[in-house]
Amino acid sequence: MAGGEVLGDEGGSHQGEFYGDGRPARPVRRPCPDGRAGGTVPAMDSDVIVVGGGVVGLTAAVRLAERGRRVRVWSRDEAGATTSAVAGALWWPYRIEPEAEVGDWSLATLRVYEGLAADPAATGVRLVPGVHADTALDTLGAWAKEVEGLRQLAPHEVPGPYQAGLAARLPLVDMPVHLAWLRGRLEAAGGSVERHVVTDLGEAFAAGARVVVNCTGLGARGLVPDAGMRAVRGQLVLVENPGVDTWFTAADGASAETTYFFPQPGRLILGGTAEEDDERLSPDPAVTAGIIARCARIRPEIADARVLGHRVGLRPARAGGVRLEAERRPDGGLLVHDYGHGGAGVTVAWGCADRVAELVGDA
Ligand SMILES: Cc1cc2nc3c(=O)[nH]c(=O)nc-3n(C[C@H](O)[C@H](O)[C@H](O)COP(=O)(O)OP(=O)(O)OC[C@H]3O[C@@H](n4cnc5c(N)ncnc54)[C@H](O)[C@@H]3O)c2cc1C
Repeated sequence: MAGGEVLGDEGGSHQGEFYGDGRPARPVRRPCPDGRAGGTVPAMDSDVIVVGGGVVGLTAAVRLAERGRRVRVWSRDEAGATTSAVAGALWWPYRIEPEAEVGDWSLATLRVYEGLAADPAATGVRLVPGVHADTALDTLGAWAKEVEGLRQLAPHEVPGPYQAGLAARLPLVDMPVHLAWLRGRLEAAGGSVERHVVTDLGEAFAAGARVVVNCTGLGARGLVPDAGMRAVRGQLVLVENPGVDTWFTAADGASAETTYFFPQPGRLILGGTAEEDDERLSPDPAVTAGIIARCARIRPEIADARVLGHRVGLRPARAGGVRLEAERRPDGGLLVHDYGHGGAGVTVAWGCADRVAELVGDA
């Protein structure tokens, strides 16, 4: 499929990957391995099926498997073709609700990433210093007090045209590496991941699961169905790193244009956009030029950096915030929903996984 094709919410992956010249790096829509959407899967030896193999689904699966559950993950897409693989990905609660719970989920996740940062090559997690411009400490929730080293900068310390800013040392996650590591950890705990398109969550119960965990991100829009799910498009540019070793963000909540850069091994990720209800998966060249120009205002050397590629992803936003709750089905099965993490699924993944494990309990 051409990278420019627009997919419906049930139609395919919610990200696009492109070479530096804008050609699609791989087909965006993939069939089920058996060639049939929603093909039947043989009876299996597992009592939990997690539908969704992005960061939210894999993390929940790891938690459940390490508590002794026999867990299988069903995913329409390979991990590298999920929205999760597109993320930058900095730990920070951005474009996610509900506020009351997000703080706790984020802090629980922060503690896990701080531990994983001891082995960055394997886990993809590093603690990296940087600046959130245009952000004041007293506008953040109580969670911010628990983030060690987070401090308000004096105006002269903030780069670019910004008057305020925060300095912090936060987890920066190399998502392709981290997703592969999560899968390995799941497999080490006896779990498995399979490519399988689900057209009805009941299929997983019919396949023998007592518990089904729905981590389908934007796919929940058609699958649940949940009309509150909305795509928030994000476009990124990958460039050769001209020597930037700290991250920077300046997110204007009132605009679709944001400015950020994240140094990752082998590349500098430049962003970005937050375009509501825009589901185009191909990179827009005018947007690319705007992203590079905005980032170069902060670090001029970015203007001439060689472009390595482009990424586009659709953040799974939900009216009313993340849905994290269980429902008992008439047949006695337990269906746990864990989707709608907007712009911060990486930031809250472990906290949400802990809650999933609580909801599943001994079911
Ligand atoms: C440009 C961009 C930058 C971002 N930066 C950050 C950041 O810095 N920090 C941060 O915390 N977050 C960031 N995010 C947000 C983050 O990427 C998402 O919140 C997160 O990836 C959501 O994870 P998920 O597992 O719920 O969804 P996804 O990664 O979309 O995974 C959904 C899974 O469900 C599967 N699925 C869907 N439908 C079906 C079906 N019918 N049958 C079977 N399987 C199905 C898919 O195949 C996939 O495996 C960013 C997002 C974008 C787009």
